[in-house]
Amino acid sequence: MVKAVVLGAAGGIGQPLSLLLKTNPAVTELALYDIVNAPGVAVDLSHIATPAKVQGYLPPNDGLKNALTGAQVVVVPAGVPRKPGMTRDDLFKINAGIVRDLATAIATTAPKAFVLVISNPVNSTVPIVAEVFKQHNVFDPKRLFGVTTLDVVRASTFVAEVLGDLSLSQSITVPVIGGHSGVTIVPLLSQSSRPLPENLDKSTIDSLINRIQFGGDEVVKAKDGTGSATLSMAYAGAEFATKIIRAFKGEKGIVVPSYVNLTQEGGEALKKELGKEIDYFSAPVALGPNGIERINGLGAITPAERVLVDAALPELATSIEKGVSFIQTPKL
Ligand SMILES: NC(=O)C1=CN([C@@H]2O[C@H](COP(=O)(O)OP(=O)(O)OC[C@H]3O[C@@H](n4cnc5c(N)ncnc54)[C@H](O)[C@@H]3O)[C@@H](O)[C@H]2O)C=CC1
Ligand SMILES: O=C([O-])CC(=O)C(=O)O
Repeated sequence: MVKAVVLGAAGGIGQPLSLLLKTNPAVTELALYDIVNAPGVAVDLSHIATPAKVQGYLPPNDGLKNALTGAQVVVVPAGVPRKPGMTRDDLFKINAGIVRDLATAIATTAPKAFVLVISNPVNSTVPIVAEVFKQHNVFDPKRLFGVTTLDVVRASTFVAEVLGDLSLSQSITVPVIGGHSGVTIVPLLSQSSRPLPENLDKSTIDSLINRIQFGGDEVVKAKDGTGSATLSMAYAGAEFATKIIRAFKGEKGIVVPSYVNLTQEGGEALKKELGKEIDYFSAPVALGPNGIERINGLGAITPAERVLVDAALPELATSIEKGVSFIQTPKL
């Protein structure tokens, strides 16, 4: 039995993500919570002939608490998206408070659930969730995940495009590490499951890296003021949630990149490799029934990739500190 909950389920990501979770036969219960429209989305999805029982919840009558009760997996795409000209960090002002309040509800109602954070800025919202859980003495770093899967999905797609054959995209995996914004997104092209041609020129590689790092901006610009990636994010979020659920149900050998707290198995070794005392980083993590079993290291990265990692660390550290101090020293 798996109960999955989507917080922000009526939004641009929330609706298609809920649809994809409803089509996952391993999900037996699906609770959809939003401050608007969730019951309608739930009734609509409930007509789909798959096992999950779907229920929608709004804030009145303890809706959030009821949605979360008994949850194993909680996915959080609640919050505002970017408009052209904004950075993800510009969303902090609004989304930090939304994520704090939802994290408080999870910590008090479903403290053992796997929490998958999509709301931006991910580099700060994940530390916010951790700090809230720490305040409630229920923090388990193995169960908290920043969802960076869209960066991994983009890397597969854009590498396949460079190789001139989109049909390859589903079999190409590229580890993407660091964080989830601009220069903190570090694709390790040298570790692509399908090597790039050795004679590929530097400008093609540089623009490929740049496109993966700024793929979010490409969508924000194309949507022209109406939001950011929703459909590709729903696909990525469902992919990631499915892996968490498969590992929870006992499947072995699942390794996926995710933005995680480093105070756990493999974290110290990774910090040494990074050469920086940093508490969060996106790296491939090995999953098991209790969440993260081990954080993997960087592997054999090239000198050029090392430059990218070094460029990511200062911005990451600032974003982490911003999230942590939002909870530890709230402004009056
Ligand atoms: N991690 C990633 O790779 C990605 C993250 N995002 C982020 O996901 C978030 C959501 O994006 P969209 O779905 O496009 O936005 P949206 O505005 O379409 O949907 C957000 C939903 O959250 C709901 N909401 C707001 N406050 C809430 C609260 N306190 N409790 C429950 N629900 C609440 C809204 O009612 C709305 O239905 C944004 O912060 C965006 O930046 C977007 C794409 C990729
Ligand atoms: O760019 C944004 O604001 C949304 C996002 O995180 C992405 O598409 O990667």
